[in-house]
Amino acid sequence: MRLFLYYDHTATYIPNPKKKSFLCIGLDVDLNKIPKHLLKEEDPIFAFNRAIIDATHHVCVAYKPNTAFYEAYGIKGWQALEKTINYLNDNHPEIYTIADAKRGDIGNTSTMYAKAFFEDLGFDSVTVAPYMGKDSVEPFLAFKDKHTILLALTSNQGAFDFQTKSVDGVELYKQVLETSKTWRNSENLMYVVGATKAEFLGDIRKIIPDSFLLVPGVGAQGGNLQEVCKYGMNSSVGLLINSSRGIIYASQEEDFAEAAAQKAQELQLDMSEILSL
Ligand SMILES: O=c1ccn([C@@H]2O[C@H](COP(=O)(O)O)[C@@H](O)[C@H]2O)c(=O)[nH]1
Repeated sequence: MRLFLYYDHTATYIPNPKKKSFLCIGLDVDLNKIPKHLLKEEDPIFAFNRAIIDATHHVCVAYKPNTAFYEAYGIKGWQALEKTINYLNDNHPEIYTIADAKRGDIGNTSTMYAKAFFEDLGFDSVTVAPYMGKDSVEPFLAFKDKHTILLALTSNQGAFDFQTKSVDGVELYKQVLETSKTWRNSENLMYVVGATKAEFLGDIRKIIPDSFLLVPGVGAQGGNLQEVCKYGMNSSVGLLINSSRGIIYASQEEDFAEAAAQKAQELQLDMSEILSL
């Protein structure tokens, strides 16, 4: 029998027979896309997120705000991000949170990025780019009970520019997976693999059979849930499947939260079916 998972804040995934979900909802808030009536609110971004969270928390196990959508609105955007993570941690502490920030820099700078997302904001995890190497990632890994989600094979077309190119006969994304396993505190690593790259998951699982994968690209980018699960699922599920636009912009009218809940539930029902196979 497959395990049904949720995150329990002791940095382990444990079975949850109730949710039957491994859905992550992306909170990528664009003021040009949210319902017009929300623009009258004092903080439209937070008002939107709160409504989406209230309507969908029962069918998902994680939320992933992409920080670009908050940074674009300056200090107000950052405040909305802070209110959103506080709302999640206060009201749904069992739900896993991901700051999709794609950081990584020289060591002392990475430490400050890690403090920003793990200590100040209180996220469970942050996405990090691997290409500055070990000393740029280990400062994130040093944080106990937090996860660093390393970009391995991304969902976009540009992934083929570098990530799949061979260096010394081995594709770069495979080198990222192999090498990162040797880093200090590598047990705190998870990896991003795009849903649009499902056919690579068999090879990826040979290198990292047990790691959790964050898989964006289902929905608006056309990735297929069943394909991802066929090649990427392991005995503890091992997948967090993200959809952002496909859920949160299901409607731009007053019924936006109900419409988002409907879309999220459709994905969750597909997941429930896959888990029962
Ligand atoms: O390889 C990657 C890494 C990150 N993303 C991010 O995930 C979401 C996807 O949003 P959709 O609206 O469901 O397409 C977004 O925040 C991306 O920046 C990704 O798509 N691919």
